[in-house]
Amino acid sequence: MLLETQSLTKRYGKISALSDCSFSAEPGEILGLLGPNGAGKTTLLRLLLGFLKPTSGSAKIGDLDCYHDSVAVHNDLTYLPGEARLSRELSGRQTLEFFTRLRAGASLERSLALADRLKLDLSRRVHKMSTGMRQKLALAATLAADVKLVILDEPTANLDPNARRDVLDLVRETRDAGRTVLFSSHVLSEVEEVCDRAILLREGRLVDTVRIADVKRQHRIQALLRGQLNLPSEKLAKQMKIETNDSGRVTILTDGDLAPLLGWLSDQAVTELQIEPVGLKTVYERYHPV
Ligand SMILES: Nc1ncnc2c1ncn2[C@@H]1O[C@H](COP(=O)(O)OP(=O)(O)OP(=O)(O)O)[C@@H](O)[C@H]1O
Repeated sequence: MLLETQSLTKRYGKISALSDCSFSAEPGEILGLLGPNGAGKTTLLRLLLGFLKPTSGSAKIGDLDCYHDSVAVHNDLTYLPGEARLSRELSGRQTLEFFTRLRAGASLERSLALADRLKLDLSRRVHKMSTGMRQKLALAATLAADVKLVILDEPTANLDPNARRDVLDLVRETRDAGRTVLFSSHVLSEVEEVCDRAILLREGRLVDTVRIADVKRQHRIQALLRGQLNLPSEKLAKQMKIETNDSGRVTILTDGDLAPLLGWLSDQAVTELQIEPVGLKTVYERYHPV
């Protein structure tokens, strides 16, 4: 386990920003952090970074306590804040040089290569860069660090679709290099695309942990029947939930293999059929209805 929290709690007077939050992340895993505004994401990240003292509970990175050993913890992690503050007068290249000097063992070559991947003009001064360019610069500085844990707070906010793609590729490569990535985002589709698991926060509580491969396996099948529905075999019935209504509309939820299910349906008097992946959006909306 690289990262582990146990009953992590942060209260501000009567406000519980985070309550009893326990989760873990493995080396080489991308863990998504999801929740609407005010759910406690920033509080959780700030606790992991040791910027806040927990009211109770603990967070550990390796053997180090995030609050009590915060100086040592910072050698093991790199962090992209939601709004990175960069010195306005420096050029892109000078900014990367500055961040390289801050961190022992950091490599300027690596941050230059990352900036190149993100198609960034490093000769431009920060104050003449667009918001998206500054975001890319901060990402190049953050991802260049050779550390165990990478914390990214909404890394793709402000980026155009092509730049988003580049960033998601870099996040995957970071994971493939054996690092752990904590990835906070409001964009469910990209969490689904890049993360291995996601934790969902609601009003400061961790309400669900989702394995993305499981979510992708789940399908909802809607069918309209002319006659009666013939019951499936016992084996097939075990891997689905069927709901029917009086007008012959059938909704089936399954996380099993689709082939036998479609075989069974093909023997029924089906007049309409629609198959869709359940997706992270459906899981998210269970806790945060629109
Ligand atoms: N310093 C503080 N004092 C009092 N309450 C706070 C403080 N910081 C955060 N909170 C409260 O804690 C709760 C969680 O806030 P937090 O910033 O962690 O949410 P978030 O999930 O990051 O939201 P967003 O998506 O808007 O960034 C909110 O109700 C917020 O008002």
